[in-house]
Amino acid sequence: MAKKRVHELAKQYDMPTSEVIKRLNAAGLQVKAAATAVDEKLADAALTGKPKPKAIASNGAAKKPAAPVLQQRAGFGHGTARAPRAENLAPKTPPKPKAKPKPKPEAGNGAAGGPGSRRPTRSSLQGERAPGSAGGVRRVVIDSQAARRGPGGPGGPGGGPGGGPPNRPPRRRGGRRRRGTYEEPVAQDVSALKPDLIRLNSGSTVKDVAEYLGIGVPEIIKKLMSLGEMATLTQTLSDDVIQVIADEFDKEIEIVTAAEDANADPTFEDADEDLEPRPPVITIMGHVDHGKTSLLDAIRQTDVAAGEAGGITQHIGAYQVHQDDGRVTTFLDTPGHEAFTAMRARGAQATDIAVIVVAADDGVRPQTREAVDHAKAADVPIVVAVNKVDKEGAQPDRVRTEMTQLGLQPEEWGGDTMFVDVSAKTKQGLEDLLEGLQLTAEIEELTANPDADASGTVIESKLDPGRGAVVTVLVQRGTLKIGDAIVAGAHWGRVRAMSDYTGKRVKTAGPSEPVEVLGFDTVPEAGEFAHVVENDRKARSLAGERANRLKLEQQARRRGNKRSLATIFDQRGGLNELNLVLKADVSGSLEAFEDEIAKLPQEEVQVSIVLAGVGGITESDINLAAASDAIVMGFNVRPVGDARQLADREGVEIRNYSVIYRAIEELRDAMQGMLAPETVEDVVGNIEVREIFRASKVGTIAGCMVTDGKVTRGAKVRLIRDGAVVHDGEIGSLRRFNEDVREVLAGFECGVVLNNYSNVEQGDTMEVYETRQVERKLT
Ligand SMILES: Nc1nc2c(ncn2[C@@H]2O[C@H](COP(=O)(O)OP(=O)(O)OP(=O)(O)O)[C@@H](O)[C@H]2O)c(=O)[nH]1
Repeated sequence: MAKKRVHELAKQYDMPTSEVIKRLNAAGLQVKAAATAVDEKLADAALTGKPKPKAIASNGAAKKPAAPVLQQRAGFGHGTARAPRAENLAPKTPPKPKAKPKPKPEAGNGAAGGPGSRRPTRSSLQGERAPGSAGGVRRVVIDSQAARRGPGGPGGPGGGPGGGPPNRPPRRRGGRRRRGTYEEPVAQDVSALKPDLIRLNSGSTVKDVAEYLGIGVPEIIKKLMSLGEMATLTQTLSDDVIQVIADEFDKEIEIVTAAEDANADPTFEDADEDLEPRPPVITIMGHVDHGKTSLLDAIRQTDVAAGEAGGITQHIGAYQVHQDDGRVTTFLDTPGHEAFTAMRARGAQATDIAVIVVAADDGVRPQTREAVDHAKAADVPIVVAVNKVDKEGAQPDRVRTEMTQLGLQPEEWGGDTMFVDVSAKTKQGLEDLLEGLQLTAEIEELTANPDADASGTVIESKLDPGRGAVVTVLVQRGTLKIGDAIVAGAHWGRVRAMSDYTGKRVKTAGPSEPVEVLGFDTVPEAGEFAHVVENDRKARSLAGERANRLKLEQQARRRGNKRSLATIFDQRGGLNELNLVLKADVSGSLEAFEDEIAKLPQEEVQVSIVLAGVGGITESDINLAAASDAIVMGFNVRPVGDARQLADREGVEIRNYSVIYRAIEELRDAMQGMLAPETVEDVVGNIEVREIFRASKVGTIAGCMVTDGKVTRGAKVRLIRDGAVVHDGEIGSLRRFNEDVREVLAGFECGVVLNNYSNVEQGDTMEVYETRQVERKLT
């Protein structure tokens, strides 16, 4: 009896999986998951409305419900004998996946880019015939120098802006790098869609801007002067200023940073026959305390390979689990704290499948929602692990209902999302979860070309005093080898040594393998795209070029923060500035730190990060902080060498933190302290003018009745006539029966003389008020 899985049927009949499940269930087939295998003929009848084959039609009764596929295939069904894995779980040799259709250029994506959206970045892509590759297969290499030149654009100065039209394909949602599917980069040419768009590097100089906008340098300088900015020919300009100038000259520009160029998806073209299945890369996300760490730990213990080796101590922020049928799953560790949102989001980008952990005794919580958003934004399939089902009060169905409200409907309820009940404590359901992940991976047809030059993503990096830069790279395409020349952003190296997640030395690392790499010259940022190039020279020059651009960008940013924001946008007047030198132990924390700072309201107090780096607080950090009047904030790092003494001498404040929120709280307080206090007004009384007396010495005396509150000498008053305020001033003298008094209360009469105002009339009223200064809160 030929069987087909639900997801295959969905493809075959061009129907959503949920619809297929619904129809099959309606026909009595009791389907629970996308991977459930059903009889082909029965399915055909159910999906096309043809008469049912005999098995069902004869008595109209549904067949005995099939066990859910996880149970059926892996032998987890109630009372089901565990079936031999080899024949039940997957074909021994997984079929080669069919090539996916090449996507059409996403015009909208590439061109307009609304406010805040990232326009596609590009680097020049030159087709080369890959040595030894099948005829007609093109390998695409990145040559960012050519990109900077760009067709038609003027040859930019070293590190200058790119000239011609961008030809990088639009970034796919979530930046997933699976396999190259773009054919002709030119097809994505943004200039074809927006012919007037000019691409400029962030950190461009006055000369660059003039050249690329096609406007004379004197005109640009004149314009800058009119905006209050004195600039020389070679001075770098901040993005804000470049944008203002472009607007002034009515030019449409796109400002691209070095990081964007370096991290933009590369274009690789792999022939279908070169693609091989690869392990899925999984990220576990979820609310604090819902059991992410416990689950990762529990899953780690199911690693048979590590088990044979006598258990492992995990060395890097990722590990692999080898199931006893030989299949492998890669897990990325992501910290659970909210401040690490940025890392988690990136985790999802290097990720094929996101597992969202929800505690069955707690249900959906804020970070669950956030995790779902990240996974959706990264366009990765989601598997929900309903954890802690061992606990009393566990309500797995409540979790399902709540997740449905977030748009994740369980397969067993006719939706598309796989839910697996697990307990990290008792290990219940872990095999089901691994199984489910592998099934999801099968549906995704995850493949990569293992024979290409390696490329991947930096997962974590740190500076080790003994070993130098220690960088964990998740290989996503090709095979990384000892001796390879590698570039990641502005950092390069020659792979000197590699070790796997168990700490074992390895010579190669293939697709979906996380490895710790030694040999980088400096520490790249987590999330940076790493790729192997022909040789050291190329690697060094690419990295150097990016470093140059970053330096110019930083210069421009500093200028922008210090001057242009204060002058060009001087409507902000009275702008205060808080300068910071940030140091953290790992790049992920640093980035989370920066992201949190960026979230602080900076309308009145501007936080400028003059330096953000990984590693201990050094003397040069202190010198920089002293020169820029900055505070040094360290996250999990301490002053090294004589940095502390130097800070004391220079009067530089060093603040150390181990929890990001604490640092942010203090920063908020500091910013609050820099806010000008607010003047608050309290009305303390009202008086009515009943009579007017003129006295030659003191002028007009208003004979008044205090109608409520009180009036005091020297108080502020607003004189109101016919509902309008005619004067706002002060009481000069306050008398009762010709006696000067300090205060008169409600119900009493008094004589009032206003300072510098004599035009008081009978029937006027006065509102007596006091002002006080209150500290402002950052809103
Ligand atoms: N009974 C029970 N307790 C669990 C289970 N999983 C985790 N816990 C407990 O729940 C608590 C939180 O678990 P963690 O693994 O630290 O949760 P987390 O989501 O990693 O937490 P953060 O790292 O703070 O985000 C710990 O006390 C665990 O022992 C489970 O399946 N059953």
